[in-house]
Amino acid sequence: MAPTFYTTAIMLPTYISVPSRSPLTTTHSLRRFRAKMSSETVRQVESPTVLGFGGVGVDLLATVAEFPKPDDKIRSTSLKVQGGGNAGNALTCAARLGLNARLISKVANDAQGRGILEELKADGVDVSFFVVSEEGNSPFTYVIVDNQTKTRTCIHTPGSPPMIPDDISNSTMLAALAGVKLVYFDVRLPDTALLFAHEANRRKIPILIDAERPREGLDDLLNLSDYVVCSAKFPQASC
Ligand SMILES: Nc1ncnc2c1ncn2[C@@H]1O[C@H](COP(=O)(O)OP(=O)(O)O)[C@@H](O)[C@H]1O
Ligand SMILES: O=P(O)(O)OC[C@@]1(O)O[C@H](CO)[C@@H](O)[C@@H]1O
Repeated sequence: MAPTFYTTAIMLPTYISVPSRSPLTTTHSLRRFRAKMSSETVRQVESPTVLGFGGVGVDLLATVAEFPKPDDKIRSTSLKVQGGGNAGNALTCAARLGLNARLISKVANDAQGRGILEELKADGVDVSFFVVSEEGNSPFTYVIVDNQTKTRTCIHTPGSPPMIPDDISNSTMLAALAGVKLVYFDVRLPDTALLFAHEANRRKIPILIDAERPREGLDDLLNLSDYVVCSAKFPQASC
């Protein structure tokens, strides 16, 4: 079956905001705790499980009034350090929408990697199938958010050592796919992603691809996919 294509109309996504913590009275705290308990119970019992496979990282986001020229020295209007990566963002979104979100990626056991895992866990994303390398570095991205042109420019340093198929045993892959109703790929870590896609296909689990732009492994994954989302420019460029 040919996959269904969905095109994102805008370049910058709208983020779902989560209310920041505020001081609460004991009664309020208790009520909030009970509400949280019951929504988590509902999520575990009723919500479908979505498995994501792909990129995570730490984003260092500097917002600027105007994009700098080479060798300029400018000041940011704000700075944020937070989890990013396409699959990380997508699965965080799924968890915040109430789905059971399970994510597979690779980080190193460094401060960034530990931070990435903690942030995902705090959002309710299941990270128990992550590969954590004792050596190397976790993925990291400088992001310049330009308020004038409304663009985000990313300078990405991939994680090292990269994910390889041997990082995940067959039994782990089968356990990660158990009970999954949809698998999402952002087309990063393509060799291992393809193994998951073939297994998902064998089990008739629908596959959703974010085809941001042409990259290694995209065609193979597209051949196995049921649904595709892509940037506004990508399908035009490939026609
Ligand atoms: N409008 C925005 N305001 C602030 N930060 C943004 C905005 N758009 C994107 N970003 C940041 O840039 C990163 C990369 O953006 P994008 O490529 O759109 O996301 P993704 O990695 O989910 O495909 C995001 O993880 C986010 O931290
Ligand atoms: O270099 P790639 O693999 O294309 O993209 C990596 C990356 O820059 O892309 C995301 C934005 O889409 C960032 O969150 C991430 O760090």
